[in-house]
Amino acid sequence: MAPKVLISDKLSDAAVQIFKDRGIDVDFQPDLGKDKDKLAAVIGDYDGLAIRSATKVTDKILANATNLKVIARAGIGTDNIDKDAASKKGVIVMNTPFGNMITTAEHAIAMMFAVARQIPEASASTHAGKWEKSKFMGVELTGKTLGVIGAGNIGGIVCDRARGLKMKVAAYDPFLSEEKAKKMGVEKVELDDLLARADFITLHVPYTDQTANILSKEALAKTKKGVRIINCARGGLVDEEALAEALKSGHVAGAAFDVFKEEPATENPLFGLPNVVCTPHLGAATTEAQENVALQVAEQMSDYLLTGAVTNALNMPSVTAEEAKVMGPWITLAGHLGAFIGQMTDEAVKAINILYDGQVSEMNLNALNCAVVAGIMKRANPDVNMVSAPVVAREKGIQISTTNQGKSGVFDGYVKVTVVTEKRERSIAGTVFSDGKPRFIQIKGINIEAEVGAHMLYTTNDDVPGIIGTLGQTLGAHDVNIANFTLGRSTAKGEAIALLYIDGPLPEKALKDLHDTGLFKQVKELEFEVG
Ligand SMILES: NC(=O)c1ccc[n+]([C@@H]2O[C@H](COP(=O)([O-])OP(=O)(O)OC[C@H]3O[C@@H](n4cnc5c(N)ncnc54)[C@H](O)[C@@H]3O)[C@@H](O)[C@H]2O)c1
Ligand SMILES: O=C(O)CC[C@@H](O)C(=O)O
Repeated sequence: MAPKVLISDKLSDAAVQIFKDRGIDVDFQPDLGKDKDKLAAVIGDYDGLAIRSATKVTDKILANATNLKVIARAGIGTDNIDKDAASKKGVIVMNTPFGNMITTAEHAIAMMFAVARQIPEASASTHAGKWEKSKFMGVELTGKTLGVIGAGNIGGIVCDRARGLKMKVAAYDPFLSEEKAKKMGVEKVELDDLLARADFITLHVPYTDQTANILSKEALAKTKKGVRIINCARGGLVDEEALAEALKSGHVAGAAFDVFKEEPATENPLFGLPNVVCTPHLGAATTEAQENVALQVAEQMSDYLLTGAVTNALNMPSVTAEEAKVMGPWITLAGHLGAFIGQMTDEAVKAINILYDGQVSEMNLNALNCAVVAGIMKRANPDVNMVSAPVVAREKGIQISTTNQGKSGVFDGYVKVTVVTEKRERSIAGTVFSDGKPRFIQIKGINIEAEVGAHMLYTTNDDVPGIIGTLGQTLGAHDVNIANFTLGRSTAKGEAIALLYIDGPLPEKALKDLHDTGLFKQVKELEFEVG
Protein backbone atom coordinates (compact mmCIF):
# COMPACT_ATOMS: atom_id res chain seq x y z
CA MET A 1 0.00 0.00 0.00
CA ALA A 2 1.31 3.48 -0.85
CA PRO A 3 2.42 5.57 2.14
CA LYS A 4 -0.03 8.33 3.13
CA VAL A 5 1.06 11.91 3.75
CA LEU A 6 -1.00 14.75 5.22
CA ILE A 7 -0.14 18.38 4.41
CA SER A 8 -1.80 20.37 7.20
CA ASP A 9 -0.50 23.89 6.39
CA LYS A 10 -0.38 26.15 3.34
CA LEU A 11 2.31 24.60 1.19
CA SER A 12 3.06 25.31 -2.47
CA ASP A 13 1.17 23.03 -4.91
CA ALA A 14 4.56 21.87 -6.15
CA ALA A 15 4.78 19.60 -3.07
CA VAL A 16 1.45 17.92 -3.83
CA GLN A 17 2.58 17.17 -7.37
CA ILE A 18 5.88 15.67 -6.23
CA PHE A 19 4.16 13.37 -3.74
CA LYS A 20 1.78 12.22 -6.49
CA ASP A 21 4.61 11.72 -8.98
CA ARG A 22 6.50 9.62 -6.43
CA GLY A 23 3.47 7.39 -5.85
CA ILE A 24 2.58 8.74 -2.40
CA ASP A 25 -1.03 9.11 -1.38
CA VAL A 26 -1.25 12.81 -0.45
CA ASP A 27 -3.99 14.62 1.43
CA PHE A 28 -3.78 18.44 1.10
CA GLN A 29 -5.74 20.08 3.94
CA PRO A 30 -4.00 23.43 4.37
CA ASP A 31 -6.21 24.68 7.23
CA LEU A 32 -6.32 21.49 9.28
CA GLY A 33 -3.22 22.43 11.30
CA LYS A 34 -5.12 25.28 12.94
CA ASP A 35 -7.68 22.85 14.40
CA LYS A 36 -5.77 20.67 16.85
CA ASP A 37 -8.77 18.49 17.72
CA LYS A 38 -9.48 17.64 14.08
CA LEU A 39 -5.79 17.00 13.48
CA ALA A 40 -5.62 14.69 16.50
CA ALA A 41 -8.66 12.81 15.19
CA VAL A 42 -7.16 12.04 11.77
CA ILE A 43 -3.39 11.88 12.32
CA GLY A 44 -3.49 8.13 13.02
CA ASP A 45 -4.16 7.51 9.30
CA TYR A 46 -0.89 8.98 8.07
CA ASP A 47 2.73 7.89 7.62
CA GLY A 48 3.98 11.42 7.07
CA LEU A 49 2.99 14.95 8.12
CA ALA A 50 4.20 18.01 6.18
CA ILE A 51 3.79 21.36 7.94
CA ARG A 52 4.81 25.02 8.08
CA SER A 53 4.31 27.05 11.26
CA ALA A 54 0.54 26.96 11.90
CA THR A 55 0.45 23.26 12.83
CA LYS A 56 1.65 22.61 16.38
CA VAL A 57 2.81 19.02 16.74
CA THR A 58 2.31 18.49 20.46
CA ASP A 59 2.72 15.31 22.51
CA LYS A 60 -1.09 14.97 22.41
CA ILE A 61 -1.10 14.93 18.60
CA LEU A 62 1.79 12.47 18.63
CA ALA A 63 -0.04 10.20 21.07
CA ASN A 64 -2.66 9.64 18.34
CA ALA A 65 -0.09 9.33 15.54
CA THR A 66 -0.02 5.55 15.52
CA ASN A 67 1.39 5.18 12.00
CA LEU A 68 3.47 8.33 11.76
CA LYS A 69 7.07 7.88 10.64
CA VAL A 70 8.13 11.36 9.61
CA ILE A 71 7.22 15.00 10.28
CA ALA A 72 8.77 17.49 7.89
CA ARG A 73 8.82 21.24 8.38
CA ALA A 74 8.81 23.26 5.18
CA GLY A 75 11.08 25.83 6.74
CA ILE A 76 13.84 26.08 9.33
CA GLY A 77 12.52 26.56 12.87
CA THR A 78 11.05 23.39 14.39
CA ASP A 79 9.97 24.96 17.68
CA ASN A 80 6.35 24.10 16.76
CA ILE A 81 7.19 20.38 16.99
CA ASP A 82 7.69 18.54 20.30
CA LYS A 83 10.90 16.89 19.14
CA ASP A 84 11.47 14.94 22.37
CA ALA A 85 8.02 13.38 22.14
CA ALA A 86 8.57 12.64 18.42
CA SER A 87 11.95 11.00 19.10
CA LYS A 88 10.55 8.87 21.91
CA LYS A 89 7.83 7.74 19.54
CA GLY A 90 10.37 6.96 16.84
CA VAL A 91 9.16 9.66 14.45
CA ILE A 92 11.81 11.41 12.36
CA VAL A 93 11.69 15.22 12.39
CA MET A 94 13.10 16.92 9.29
CA ASN A 95 13.39 20.53 8.21
CA THR A 96 14.63 22.33 5.09
CA PRO A 97 17.58 24.30 6.47
CA PHE A 98 18.56 26.17 3.31
CA GLY A 99 15.41 26.73 1.26
CA ASN A 100 14.35 30.07 2.74
CA MET A 101 17.58 31.43 4.21
CA ILE A 102 18.28 34.01 1.48
CA THR A 103 14.68 35.21 1.50
CA THR A 104 14.69 35.59 5.29
CA ALA A 105 18.04 37.37 5.33
CA GLU A 106 16.72 39.75 2.66
CA HIS A 107 13.66 40.41 4.81
CA ALA A 108 15.89 41.32 7.76
CA ILE A 109 17.86 43.73 5.57
CA ALA A 110 14.61 45.21 4.20
CA MET A 111 13.36 45.66 7.78
CA MET A 112 16.63 47.37 8.71
CA PHE A 113 16.18 49.88 5.87
CA ALA A 114 12.51 50.30 6.72
CA VAL A 115 13.24 51.18 10.36
CA ALA A 116 16.27 53.36 9.48
CA ARG A 117 14.17 55.53 7.14
CA GLN A 118 10.69 55.03 8.68
CA ILE A 119 9.45 53.90 5.28
CA PRO A 120 6.11 52.33 6.34
CA GLU A 121 4.99 55.41 8.28
CA ALA A 122 6.24 57.79 5.61
CA SER A 123 4.39 55.75 3.01
CA ALA A 124 1.14 55.75 5.01
CA SER A 125 1.43 59.52 5.57
CA THR A 126 2.04 60.17 1.87
CA HIS A 127 -0.90 57.95 0.91
CA ALA A 128 -2.99 60.05 3.28
CA GLY A 129 -2.13 63.18 1.27
CA LYS A 130 0.18 64.66 3.91
CA TRP A 131 3.61 65.80 2.76
CA GLU A 132 5.57 65.43 6.03
CA LYS A 133 9.13 65.80 4.74
CA SER A 134 10.65 66.97 8.01
CA LYS A 135 8.86 64.38 10.16
CA PHE A 136 10.62 61.41 8.65
CA MET A 137 14.28 62.15 9.19
CA GLY A 138 16.29 58.90 8.96
CA VAL A 139 19.80 57.58 9.59
CA GLU A 140 22.38 56.17 7.15
CA LEU A 141 23.52 52.57 7.39
CA THR A 142 26.98 53.21 5.96
CA GLY A 143 29.63 53.13 8.68
CA LYS A 144 27.15 52.04 11.36
CA THR A 145 27.71 48.92 13.49
CA LEU A 146 25.34 46.02 12.99
CA GLY A 147 25.25 43.53 15.88
CA VAL A 148 24.22 40.08 14.65
CA ILE A 149 23.04 37.64 17.31
CA GLY A 150 23.39 34.17 15.75
CA ALA A 151 25.69 33.95 12.73
CA GLY A 152 24.49 30.70 11.16
CA ASN A 153 22.95 30.35 7.71
CA ILE A 154 20.64 33.38 7.81
CA GLY A 155 22.81 35.48 10.13
CA GLY A 156 25.79 34.70 7.87
CA ILE A 157 23.97 36.03 4.78
CA VAL A 158 22.87 39.13 6.72
CA CYS A 159 26.54 39.71 7.69
CA ASP A 160 27.55 39.43 4.05
CA ARG A 161 24.86 41.82 2.79
CA ALA A 162 25.58 44.31 5.60
CA ARG A 163 29.27 44.38 4.70
CA GLY A 164 28.19 45.15 1.13
CA LEU A 165 26.32 48.12 2.60
CA LYS A 166 29.61 49.26 4.19
CA MET A 167 28.44 48.54 7.73
CA LYS A 168 30.78 47.30 10.46
CA VAL A 169 29.55 43.89 11.59
CA ALA A 170 29.95 42.41 15.08
CA ALA A 171 28.60 38.92 15.65
CA TYR A 172 27.70 37.13 18.88
CA ASP A 173 27.51 33.38 18.40
CA PRO A 174 29.26 31.00 20.84
CA PHE A 175 29.51 28.41 18.06
CA LEU A 176 31.22 30.75 15.58
CA SER A 177 34.97 30.13 15.40
CA GLU A 178 37.44 33.05 15.20
CA GLU A 179 38.65 31.61 11.90
CA LYS A 180 35.13 31.54 10.38
CA ALA A 181 34.43 35.05 11.69
CA LYS A 182 37.61 36.27 10.02
CA LYS A 183 36.60 34.62 6.73
CA MET A 184 33.19 36.29 6.98
CA GLY A 185 34.85 39.65 7.62
CA VAL A 186 33.04 40.11 10.93
CA GLU A 187 34.24 40.71 14.46
CA LYS A 188 33.33 37.94 16.92
CA VAL A 189 32.25 39.58 20.17
CA GLU A 190 30.59 38.77 23.49
CA LEU A 191 26.94 39.65 23.89
CA ASP A 192 27.53 42.56 26.29
CA ASP A 193 30.08 44.07 23.91
CA LEU A 194 27.62 43.78 21.02
CA LEU A 195 24.85 45.39 23.08
CA ALA A 196 27.09 48.30 24.04
CA ARG A 197 28.37 49.00 20.52
CA ALA A 198 25.65 48.18 18.00
CA ASP A 199 23.60 50.86 16.21
CA PHE A 200 21.39 48.10 14.81
CA ILE A 201 20.85 44.65 16.36
CA THR A 202 19.41 41.77 14.35
CA LEU A 203 18.53 38.36 15.77
CA HIS A 204 19.09 35.08 13.90
CA VAL A 205 19.12 32.39 16.57
CA PRO A 206 16.66 29.50 16.94
CA TYR A 207 14.21 29.67 19.84
CA THR A 208 15.62 27.41 22.56
CA ASP A 209 15.84 27.40 26.37
CA GLN A 210 19.16 29.25 26.01
CA THR A 211 17.96 31.92 23.58
CA ALA A 212 14.48 32.58 25.02
CA ASN A 213 14.40 36.22 26.17
CA ILE A 214 18.02 36.72 25.06
CA LEU A 215 17.16 40.42 24.74
CA SER A 216 15.68 40.68 28.23
CA LYS A 217 14.89 43.92 30.05
CA GLU A 218 18.41 43.81 31.53
CA ALA A 219 20.03 43.18 28.13
CA LEU A 220 18.02 46.01 26.54
CA ALA A 221 19.25 48.34 29.28
CA LYS A 222 22.82 47.60 28.16
CA THR A 223 22.20 48.69 24.57
CA LYS A 224 23.49 51.95 23.07
CA LYS A 225 21.01 54.83 23.18
CA GLY A 226 19.34 55.19 19.79
CA VAL A 227 19.73 51.50 18.86
CA ARG A 228 17.27 49.93 16.39
CA ILE A 229 16.32 46.28 16.86
CA ILE A 230 15.26 43.81 14.16
CA ASN A 231 13.76 40.41 14.89
CA CYS A 232 13.08 38.13 11.94
CA ALA A 233 13.93 34.96 13.86
CA ARG A 234 11.38 34.00 16.54
CA GLY A 235 8.95 35.63 18.92
CA GLY A 236 10.04 35.28 22.54
CA LEU A 237 13.70 36.10 21.84
CA VAL A 238 13.04 39.71 22.90
CA ASP A 239 11.10 40.88 25.97
CA GLU A 240 8.35 42.72 24.05
CA GLU A 241 7.02 44.60 27.13
CA ALA A 242 10.51 45.84 28.06
CA LEU A 243 11.20 46.83 24.44
CA ALA A 244 7.93 48.79 24.28
CA GLU A 245 9.02 50.70 27.42
CA ALA A 246 12.48 51.35 25.96
CA LEU A 247 10.88 52.66 22.74
CA LYS A 248 8.54 54.93 24.69
CA SER A 249 11.44 56.30 26.76
CA GLY A 250 13.40 56.99 23.57
CA HIS A 251 16.32 54.74 24.57
CA VAL A 252 15.54 52.47 21.61
CA ALA A 253 14.95 54.50 18.43
CA GLY A 254 13.07 51.88 16.45
CA ALA A 255 12.18 48.23 16.05
CA ALA A 256 11.30 46.02 13.11
CA PHE A 257 9.59 42.76 14.03
CA ASP A 258 8.44 39.93 11.79
CA VAL A 259 7.83 37.47 14.61
CA PHE A 260 5.95 37.74 17.90
CA LYS A 261 5.63 35.88 21.17
CA GLU A 262 1.99 35.01 20.38
CA GLU A 263 1.17 34.24 16.76
CA PRO A 264 -1.01 35.01 14.94
CA ALA A 265 -0.45 38.35 16.69
CA THR A 266 -3.60 40.41 16.95
CA GLU A 267 -2.48 42.33 20.02
CA ASN A 268 1.07 43.12 21.07
CA PRO A 269 2.82 45.70 23.26
CA LEU A 270 4.73 46.91 20.18
CA PHE A 271 1.65 47.57 18.05
CA GLY A 272 0.82 51.24 17.52
CA LEU A 273 4.17 52.59 18.74
CA PRO A 274 5.96 55.09 16.48
CA ASN A 275 8.79 53.75 14.36
CA VAL A 276 7.91 50.14 14.95
CA VAL A 277 7.68 48.23 11.68
CA CYS A 278 5.72 44.98 11.83
CA THR A 279 5.15 42.19 9.33
CA PRO A 280 3.07 39.04 9.89
CA HIS A 281 5.86 36.40 9.91
CA LEU A 282 6.73 37.11 6.29
CA GLY A 283 10.44 36.25 6.57
CA ALA A 284 10.12 33.20 4.34
CA ALA A 285 7.30 34.54 2.19
CA THR A 286 8.69 34.77 -1.31
CA THR A 287 7.69 32.69 -4.31
CA GLU A 288 11.23 31.37 -4.56
CA ALA A 289 11.57 30.32 -0.91
CA GLN A 290 8.13 28.71 -0.75
CA GLU A 291 8.83 26.75 -3.91
CA ASN A 292 12.22 25.66 -2.52
CA VAL A 293 10.93 24.45 0.85
CA ALA A 294 7.88 22.73 -0.63
CA LEU A 295 9.98 20.82 -3.17
CA GLN A 296 12.55 19.86 -0.54
CA VAL A 297 9.96 18.68 1.95
CA ALA A 298 8.19 16.53 -0.63
CA GLU A 299 11.44 15.02 -1.93
CA GLN A 300 12.87 14.37 1.54
CA MET A 301 9.67 12.77 2.84
CA SER A 302 9.20 10.67 -0.29
CA ASP A 303 12.83 9.53 -0.17
CA TYR A 304 12.47 8.47 3.43
CA LEU A 305 9.11 6.74 3.07
CA LEU A 306 10.06 4.98 -0.16
CA THR A 307 13.81 4.27 0.17
CA GLY A 308 14.82 4.89 3.79
CA ALA A 309 17.13 7.78 2.82
CA VAL A 310 17.29 10.35 5.61
CA THR A 311 18.06 14.01 4.81
CA ASN A 312 18.06 17.01 7.16
CA ALA A 313 16.68 15.08 10.10
CA LEU A 314 17.10 16.64 13.53
CA ASN A 315 16.77 13.41 15.51
CA MET A 316 18.41 10.81 13.28
CA PRO A 317 21.73 10.60 11.40
CA SER A 318 21.49 11.36 7.68
CA VAL A 319 21.55 8.46 5.24
CA THR A 320 21.74 9.28 1.54
CA ALA A 321 19.72 7.31 -1.02
CA GLU A 322 23.01 5.79 -2.24
CA GLU A 323 24.00 4.86 1.32
CA ALA A 324 20.53 3.47 2.00
CA LYS A 325 20.98 1.13 -0.99
CA VAL A 326 24.49 -0.05 -0.01
CA MET A 327 23.85 0.00 3.73
CA GLY A 328 20.40 -1.57 3.67
CA PRO A 329 21.65 -5.15 4.28
CA TRP A 330 24.16 -3.91 6.89
CA ILE A 331 21.43 -2.00 8.71
CA THR A 332 19.36 -5.20 8.67
CA LEU A 333 22.36 -7.15 10.00
CA ALA A 334 22.96 -4.54 12.73
CA GLY A 335 19.31 -4.88 13.79
CA HIS A 336 19.58 -8.71 13.83
CA LEU A 337 22.78 -8.65 15.92
CA GLY A 338 21.05 -6.32 18.38
CA ALA A 339 17.92 -8.46 18.36
CA PHE A 340 19.94 -11.63 19.09
CA ILE A 341 21.61 -10.07 22.11
CA GLY A 342 18.40 -8.34 23.24
CA GLN A 343 16.55 -11.66 23.26
CA MET A 344 19.38 -13.43 25.08
CA THR A 345 19.71 -10.80 27.81
CA ASP A 346 17.39 -10.75 30.81
CA GLU A 347 19.40 -8.33 32.97
CA ALA A 348 19.77 -4.56 32.63
CA VAL A 349 22.26 -3.54 29.95
CA LYS A 350 25.07 -1.27 31.19
CA ALA A 351 27.13 -0.80 28.04
CA ILE A 352 27.13 -1.65 24.36
CA ASN A 353 30.33 -1.77 22.28
CA ILE A 354 30.09 -2.07 18.53
CA LEU A 355 33.17 -3.06 16.54
CA TYR A 356 33.21 -2.26 12.82
CA ASP A 357 35.78 -4.13 10.76
CA GLY A 358 36.91 -3.65 7.15
CA GLN A 359 34.53 -2.21 4.54
CA VAL A 360 31.71 -1.57 7.00
CA SER A 361 33.96 0.66 9.13
CA GLU A 362 33.85 3.20 6.30
CA MET A 363 30.05 3.39 6.23
CA ASN A 364 27.70 5.77 8.04
CA LEU A 365 28.25 4.33 11.50
CA ASN A 366 25.73 6.58 13.24
CA ALA A 367 22.89 4.91 11.37
CA LEU A 368 24.30 1.43 12.05
CA ASN A 369 24.69 2.24 15.76
CA CYS A 370 21.03 3.28 15.90
CA ALA A 371 20.01 -0.03 14.27
CA VAL A 372 22.05 -2.12 16.74
CA VAL A 373 20.69 -0.24 19.75
CA ALA A 374 17.12 -0.45 18.43
CA GLY A 375 17.53 -4.23 17.96
CA ILE A 376 18.70 -4.62 21.57
CA MET A 377 15.98 -2.36 23.04
CA LYS A 378 13.10 -3.98 21.12
CA ARG A 379 12.96 -6.91 23.53
CA ALA A 380 11.89 -4.64 26.38
CA ASN A 381 10.02 -2.13 24.25
CA PRO A 382 8.66 -3.43 20.93
CA ASP A 383 7.84 0.10 19.72
CA VAL A 384 11.47 1.23 19.74
CA ASN A 385 12.97 2.06 16.35
CA MET A 386 16.18 3.61 15.01
CA VAL A 387 14.98 7.11 15.93
CA SER A 388 13.87 6.42 19.47
CA ALA A 389 16.52 3.84 20.44
CA PRO A 390 19.32 6.33 21.28
CA VAL A 391 16.86 8.36 23.39
CA VAL A 392 15.70 5.28 25.27
CA ALA A 393 19.31 4.10 25.76
CA ARG A 394 20.31 7.55 27.08
CA GLU A 395 17.36 7.56 29.48
CA LYS A 396 18.48 4.17 30.82
CA GLY A 397 22.07 5.39 31.22
CA ILE A 398 23.49 2.82 28.77
CA GLN A 399 27.01 3.68 27.58
CA ILE A 400 27.47 3.21 23.83
CA SER A 401 30.95 3.02 22.34
CA THR A 402 32.27 2.09 18.92
CA THR A 403 35.59 0.78 17.64
CA ASN A 404 36.74 0.87 14.00
CA GLN A 405 39.41 -1.29 12.46
CA GLY A 406 40.73 -2.19 9.01
CA LYS A 407 40.01 -5.61 7.47
CA SER A 408 41.39 -8.12 9.97
CA GLY A 409 40.15 -11.55 8.85
CA VAL A 410 38.66 -13.54 6.00
CA PHE A 411 35.59 -11.33 5.62
CA ASP A 412 35.72 -8.03 3.74
CA GLY A 413 33.96 -6.54 6.74
CA TYR A 414 31.98 -7.53 9.80
CA VAL A 415 30.17 -6.05 12.81
CA LYS A 416 30.63 -7.38 16.33
CA VAL A 417 28.32 -6.31 19.14
CA THR A 418 29.28 -6.80 22.78
CA VAL A 419 26.83 -6.08 25.56
CA VAL A 420 27.88 -5.67 29.17
CA THR A 421 25.42 -6.35 32.00
CA GLU A 422 25.88 -6.64 35.79
CA LYS A 423 26.45 -10.38 35.37
CA ARG A 424 28.27 -10.96 32.10
CA GLU A 425 29.47 -9.85 28.67
CA ARG A 426 27.77 -11.31 25.62
CA SER A 427 28.91 -10.91 22.03
CA ILE A 428 27.85 -11.79 18.51
CA ALA A 429 29.37 -10.93 15.14
CA GLY A 430 27.90 -10.94 11.66
CA THR A 431 28.58 -10.03 8.09
CA VAL A 432 26.74 -9.54 4.80
CA PHE A 433 27.51 -12.04 2.06
CA SER A 434 27.67 -11.14 -1.61
CA ASP A 435 24.06 -12.34 -1.96
CA GLY A 436 23.14 -9.32 0.22
CA LYS A 437 21.96 -11.61 3.04
CA PRO A 438 23.16 -11.08 6.61
CA ARG A 439 24.86 -14.03 8.36
CA PHE A 440 25.83 -14.55 12.00
CA ILE A 441 29.50 -15.57 11.96
CA GLN A 442 30.48 -15.78 15.61
CA ILE A 443 28.67 -16.24 18.92
CA LYS A 444 30.55 -16.26 22.25
CA GLY A 445 33.78 -16.34 20.26
CA ILE A 446 32.71 -19.58 18.49
CA ASN A 447 32.72 -19.42 14.69
CA ILE A 448 29.55 -20.40 12.83
CA GLU A 449 27.86 -19.41 9.60
CA ALA A 450 24.14 -18.98 10.12
CA GLU A 451 21.55 -17.48 7.80
CA VAL A 452 18.99 -15.43 9.73
CA GLY A 453 15.35 -16.50 9.64
CA ALA A 454 12.15 -15.20 11.21
CA HIS A 455 12.12 -18.12 13.68
CA MET A 456 15.29 -19.62 15.09
CA LEU A 457 16.37 -21.92 17.88
CA TYR A 458 19.64 -21.39 19.72
CA THR A 459 21.17 -24.05 21.95
CA THR A 460 24.38 -24.40 23.91
CA ASN A 461 25.79 -27.67 25.20
CA ASP A 462 28.96 -29.67 25.79
CA ASP A 463 30.36 -31.04 22.56
CA VAL A 464 29.13 -34.63 22.87
CA PRO A 465 27.62 -37.04 20.33
CA GLY A 466 23.87 -37.19 19.87
CA ILE A 467 23.02 -33.48 19.87
CA ILE A 468 22.14 -33.23 16.18
CA GLY A 469 20.00 -36.36 16.36
CA THR A 470 18.17 -35.13 19.48
CA LEU A 471 17.42 -31.74 17.94
CA GLY A 472 16.26 -33.27 14.65
CA GLN A 473 14.09 -35.92 16.30
CA THR A 474 12.48 -33.60 18.86
CA LEU A 475 11.61 -30.93 16.31
CA GLY A 476 10.40 -33.60 13.89
CA ALA A 477 8.15 -35.07 16.59
CA HIS A 478 6.54 -31.63 16.94
CA ASP A 479 6.22 -31.22 13.17
CA VAL A 480 8.71 -28.32 13.05
CA ASN A 481 10.64 -28.19 9.81
CA ILE A 482 14.33 -27.17 9.91
CA ALA A 483 15.36 -24.89 7.03
CA ASN A 484 18.99 -24.54 8.04
CA PHE A 485 21.15 -26.09 10.75
CA THR A 486 24.46 -24.55 11.87
CA LEU A 487 26.87 -25.91 14.47
CA GLY A 488 30.02 -24.54 16.04
CA ARG A 489 32.32 -25.48 18.92
CA SER A 490 35.19 -23.90 20.80
CA THR A 491 37.30 -27.09 20.81
CA ALA A 492 36.56 -30.79 20.41
CA LYS A 493 34.60 -31.85 23.53
CA GLY A 494 34.51 -28.18 24.56
CA GLU A 495 31.60 -25.74 24.45
CA ALA A 496 29.28 -26.11 21.46
CA ILE A 497 26.45 -24.07 19.99
CA ALA A 498 23.73 -24.71 17.44
CA LEU A 499 21.57 -22.24 15.54
CA LEU A 500 18.59 -23.66 13.72
CA TYR A 501 16.54 -21.71 11.24
CA ILE A 502 13.05 -23.19 11.52
CA ASP A 503 9.93 -22.72 9.42
CA GLY A 504 7.62 -21.56 12.22
CA PRO A 505 7.32 -20.94 15.93
CA LEU A 506 8.36 -23.71 18.28
CA PRO A 507 5.61 -25.22 20.48
CA GLU A 508 6.21 -24.81 24.25
CA LYS A 509 6.23 -28.57 24.57
CA ALA A 510 9.10 -28.92 22.10
CA LEU A 511 11.19 -26.51 24.17
CA LYS A 512 10.34 -28.47 27.33
CA ASP A 513 11.22 -31.78 25.69
CA LEU A 514 14.63 -30.41 24.68
CA HIS A 515 15.25 -29.12 28.22
CA ASP A 516 14.20 -32.45 29.67
CA THR A 517 16.86 -34.35 27.71
CA GLY A 518 19.41 -32.80 30.09
CA LEU A 519 21.79 -32.41 27.13
CA PHE A 520 21.51 -28.63 26.77
CA LYS A 521 22.79 -25.78 28.93
CA GLN A 522 20.55 -23.32 27.10
CA VAL A 523 17.57 -23.70 24.78
CA LYS A 524 16.28 -20.42 23.45
CA GLU A 525 13.72 -19.67 20.78
CA LEU A 526 14.50 -16.45 18.86
CA GLU A 527 12.53 -14.26 16.46
CA PHE A 528 13.85 -11.84 13.88
CA GLU A 529 12.18 -9.28 11.65
CA VAL A 530 13.15 -10.41 8.16
CA GLY A 531 11.96 -8.71 4.99
N1 LIG B 1 10.91 34.89 10.02
C1 LIG B 1 10.93 33.79 9.34
O1 LIG B 1 10.05 33.52 8.54
C2 LIG B 1 12.05 32.83 9.51
C3 LIG B 1 12.48 32.08 8.40
C4 LIG B 1 13.52 31.17 8.57
C5 LIG B 1 14.11 31.01 9.82
N2 LIG B 1 13.66 31.75 10.87
C6 LIG B 1 14.29 31.60 12.19
O2 LIG B 1 15.66 31.90 12.07
C7 LIG B 1 16.39 31.02 12.90
C8 LIG B 1 17.82 30.92 12.41
O3 LIG B 1 17.86 30.23 11.17
P1 LIG B 1 19.24 29.78 10.53
O4 LIG B 1 18.91 29.09 9.28
O5 LIG B 1 20.20 30.90 10.46
O6 LIG B 1 19.73 28.73 11.60
P2 LIG B 1 21.21 28.23 11.83
O7 LIG B 1 21.10 27.02 12.67
O8 LIG B 1 21.95 28.14 10.55
O9 LIG B 1 21.85 29.40 12.70
C9 LIG B 1 21.54 29.64 14.02
C10 LIG B 1 22.78 30.17 14.69
O10 LIG B 1 22.46 30.52 16.04
C11 LIG B 1 23.57 30.19 16.82
N3 LIG B 1 23.18 30.06 18.21
C12 LIG B 1 22.55 29.02 18.81
N4 LIG B 1 22.38 29.30 20.12
C13 LIG B 1 22.88 30.53 20.33
C14 LIG B 1 22.99 31.36 21.47
N5 LIG B 1 22.53 30.96 22.66
N6 LIG B 1 23.55 32.58 21.33
C15 LIG B 1 24.01 33.00 20.13
N7 LIG B 1 23.96 32.25 19.01
C16 LIG B 1 23.41 31.03 19.11
C17 LIG B 1 24.07 28.89 16.24
O11 LIG B 1 25.42 28.67 16.58
C18 LIG B 1 23.90 29.14 14.75
O12 LIG B 1 25.09 29.63 14.18
C19 LIG B 1 15.59 29.73 12.79
O13 LIG B 1 15.81 28.90 13.91
C20 LIG B 1 14.17 30.20 12.73
O14 LIG B 1 13.61 30.24 14.02
C21 LIG B 1 12.64 32.65 10.74
O1 LIG C 1 6.58 29.00 6.96
C1 LIG C 1 6.78 30.19 7.13
O2 LIG C 1 6.18 31.07 6.54
C2 LIG C 1 7.83 30.64 8.13
C3 LIG C 1 9.04 29.77 8.16
C4 LIG C 1 10.07 30.19 9.16
O3 LIG C 1 9.56 30.62 10.36
C5 LIG C 1 11.09 29.12 9.36
O4 LIG C 1 11.47 28.87 10.49
O5 LIG C 1 11.55 28.58 8.34
